[in-house]
Amino acid sequence: MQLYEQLLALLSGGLCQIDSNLKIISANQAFRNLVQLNDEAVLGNEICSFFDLSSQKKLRNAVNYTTLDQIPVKNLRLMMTGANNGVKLVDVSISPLTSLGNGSPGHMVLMRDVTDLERSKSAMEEVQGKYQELFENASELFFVHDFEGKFTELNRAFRRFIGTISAKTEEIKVVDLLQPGQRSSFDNYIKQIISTGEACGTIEFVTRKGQKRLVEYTNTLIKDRRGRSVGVRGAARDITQRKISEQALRHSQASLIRSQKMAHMGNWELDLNSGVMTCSEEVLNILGLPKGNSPGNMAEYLDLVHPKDRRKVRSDMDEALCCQGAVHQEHRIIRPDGKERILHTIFEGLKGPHGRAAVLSGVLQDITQRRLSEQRVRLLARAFENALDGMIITNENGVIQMVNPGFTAITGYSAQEAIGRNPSILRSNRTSAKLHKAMWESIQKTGFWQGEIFNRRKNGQTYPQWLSIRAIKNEIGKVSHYVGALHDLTELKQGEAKIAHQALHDALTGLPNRIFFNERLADAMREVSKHNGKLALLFLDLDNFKNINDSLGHAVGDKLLSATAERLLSLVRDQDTVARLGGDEFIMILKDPGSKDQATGAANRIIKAMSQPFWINEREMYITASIGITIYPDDGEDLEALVSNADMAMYQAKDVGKNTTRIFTRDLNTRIKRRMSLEESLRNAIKNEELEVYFQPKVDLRTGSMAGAEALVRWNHPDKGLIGPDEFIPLAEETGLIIPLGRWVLRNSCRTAKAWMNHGHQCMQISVNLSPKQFTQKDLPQMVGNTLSDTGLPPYALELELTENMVMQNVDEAINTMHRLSNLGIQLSLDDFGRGYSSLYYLKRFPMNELKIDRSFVDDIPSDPDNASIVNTIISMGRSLNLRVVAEGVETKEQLSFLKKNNCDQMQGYFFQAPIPALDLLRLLQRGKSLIFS
Ligand SMILES: Nc1nc2c(ncn2[C@@H]2O[C@H](COP(=O)(O)O[C@H]3[C@@H](O)[C@H](n4cnc5c(=O)[nH]c(N)nc54)O[C@@H]3COP(=O)(O)O)[C@@H](O)[C@H]2O)c(=O)[nH]1
Repeated sequence: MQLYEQLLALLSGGLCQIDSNLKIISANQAFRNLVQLNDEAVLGNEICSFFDLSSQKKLRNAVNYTTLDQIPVKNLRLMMTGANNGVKLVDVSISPLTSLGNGSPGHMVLMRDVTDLERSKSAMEEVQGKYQELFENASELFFVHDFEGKFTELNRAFRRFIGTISAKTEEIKVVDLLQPGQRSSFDNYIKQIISTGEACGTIEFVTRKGQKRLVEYTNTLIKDRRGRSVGVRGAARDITQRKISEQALRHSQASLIRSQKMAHMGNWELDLNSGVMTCSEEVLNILGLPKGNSPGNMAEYLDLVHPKDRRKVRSDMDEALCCQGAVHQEHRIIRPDGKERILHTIFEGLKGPHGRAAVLSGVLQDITQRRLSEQRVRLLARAFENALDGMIITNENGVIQMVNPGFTAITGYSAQEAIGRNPSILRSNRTSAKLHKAMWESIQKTGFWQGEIFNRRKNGQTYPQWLSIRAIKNEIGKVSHYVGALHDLTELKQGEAKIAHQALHDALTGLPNRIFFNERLADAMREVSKHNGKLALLFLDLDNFKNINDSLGHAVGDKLLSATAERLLSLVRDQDTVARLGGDEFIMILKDPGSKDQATGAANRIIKAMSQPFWINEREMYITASIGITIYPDDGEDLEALVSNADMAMYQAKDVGKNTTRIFTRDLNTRIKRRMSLEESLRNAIKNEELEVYFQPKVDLRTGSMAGAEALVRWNHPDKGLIGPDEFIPLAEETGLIIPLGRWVLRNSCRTAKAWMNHGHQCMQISVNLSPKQFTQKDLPQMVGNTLSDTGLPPYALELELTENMVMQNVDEAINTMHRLSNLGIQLSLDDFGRGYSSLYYLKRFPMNELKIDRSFVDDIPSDPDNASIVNTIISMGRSLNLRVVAEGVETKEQLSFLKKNNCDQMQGYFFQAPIPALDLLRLLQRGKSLIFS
């Protein structure tokens, strides 16, 4: 019994023994705890008293049943109310007692308190219910699947997602939702989740409707109570739309960046609270900043703004913030590389939630290129408007769309008159249809044509123009317009014609000049050759024209030349040519002149006509001419020979007394050849020491002694013997050889005179002739000075003889040269006096020491009263001008007496002594005799 008691005490459930009246006979401690009563209060009580009415009934029935059937009743759920600790739920098992010691039927009642268990169970059910509701109604896709991928649970959202609202979960597998290519990855997924306990990622499911949906999932492994992996629980979300939106956002962001780049447009925002500025990528490009160097605040941005624009930028920003509207403005920036750009900016102030300005937003666009383009367009428009050339723009059909004022100025058509018409309004019949065809062919082929054509102005006038036409193509390469530039060549052509005329004509007379003459002669030679004809060349030179020029002035001379040209033109036929070669030289081409005599006859008629008086400045003037004639092809087959021969013939005409004609002959040619060979020899004469200076004494008429000597050059030609200066000095003058020759004579003479001095003849003065060419040499005084110092001859012992004609060429220049010579201390003598045109006026101005009366006046004195009178006058004039007077060419005693009687100072002539070599003259000096009285 004690053992029984101990067993009862160990039971956690309440146990009591009841009798047939259901009264408690015994109860264990767990029962007493259950009802919170002690043994005395428990024992004897009917067990039903601890239960509610419904439970009492169930308990009685169960006891009855157990009693009858002797079968225990188990786990009868009853509500206990009689306990002191409130209502409790208990599971009651009743077992009949048949073996009780006292033999009375009774029952063992075992009670297990399930109040807490039931409570937590219902709480669990409640949670489960809620979970189920959540699970079922959640917008997320919830699911559970086993390791074969078979879904065991799917919430409504998932079912809807896959389009199987009514489908049973066991019919759906994960692989059914995958694309065929992805099914193999399912095994990997299961392996991963088993090994790591979780798997998350995105996967593309194909719904039952065939739609592809992207799903983001987070799955975890499900384990049972014993820790065995039994399946997978997951939550997924259909992110298809989000992905599309994200992609669309990315796309629109990329396209925004691209658009900003293309438009050179960027945007920025300035958070006014934080002062932080954020810029789009293109802003950096525009500002020339490297990536990541975006201006972080407004101050950094303003640093880039051109200093002159900063104030304006600030004030426009303020305005945008204050008016909350968009403010447009332009400003310049200076990029870090130093380049200046022009930006168009829109500022806009945005309000924050409290209605205060919170953000300043800016859109900026680089409009530098646009501004430059606009500038270019404006410039082009100005160029179009102001171009002197005519500009014309037509459409592709050649209909005029635009013309500029230059077009109107050239063509006479106003813009209104021209627009809408075809450029053919300008076409003239001077431009051939062939050229027009070629022009359009070129434009069609190359897109361009330029060339010279004749157009017609509105007034009907035809004019030459340089035309350039270019086809303009549009973006698809189709011709949309034609642009023409018209340059009026009228003035140019006139100018060219004028220049051509000037180039070929003599400005004074308007006659063909030498160039044109050469062309005409060549043409004429060709022409007459064709029919074996001839032509005559008449080379005309006015006689003594220089005298007229010098004495009456160049203006009169020019008029006389013009009048000569007119007269010559009046004397020749239309087919003939009159040209001026220069100076007083004219040349005429007479085509088919007939015989040589006829040509000479024509030349003589010209000579005669020329001798008729000219009226110049209402004054009658006379001039004669000399003409040389050559006949082509008889006297020369080439142009140069013909002209040169005519020239020579003309010189011969001069030689024989002027005012006449000479025809070229072979004999003349021979003489010319001799002259040419002479020239060649003369060139070598100085270096071959073939020249020698002779000296002719100048005698003092009062004392009869030798006062000086004139140096007269001679040429000891190796073949021809002694040649006089008359023959070679003019040749030397013509060829320029006179310069070295004259220098040689001067040096030689000075050296000789110095030698005489050294022999004690201190008063001997040497007179050296100067040629016209020598006299015009700028360095003449210097050359003379050098010669004196080189030879040691004192200046007073040298006299230079100039001729009247020489000094009258250019009087002022001559006076200047004479002064420079005179300043050296030498003396100057005016040679051949009386033959020239010098007047008393000039004589007074010349720094002269001596006058030499020309031999032609001395010749016939005293028998010729005129010459005697002239000589007398010259002597008196010389006296009054305080000049020494020397008479040259004195050959007779009578001449000597006359001159002596008339107080001539010195004389020179064969009467005393012909020119002799230097040594002979020294001997004469040394004899010391009077030359007059000996
Ligand atoms: N520029 C240079 N000209 C020179 C030079 N040497 C000579 N000449 C000039 O040549 C011309 C001819 O000279 P020339 O043949 O020597 O004749 C001179 C005398 O011989 C000649 N004369 C002298 N006295 C008489 C005479 O009584 N009767 C006569 N019929 N002739 C005479 O006169 C010539 C000198 O003339 P001018 O010079 O005018 O005093 C001649 O013009 C020379 O000047 C030279 O080196 N350079």
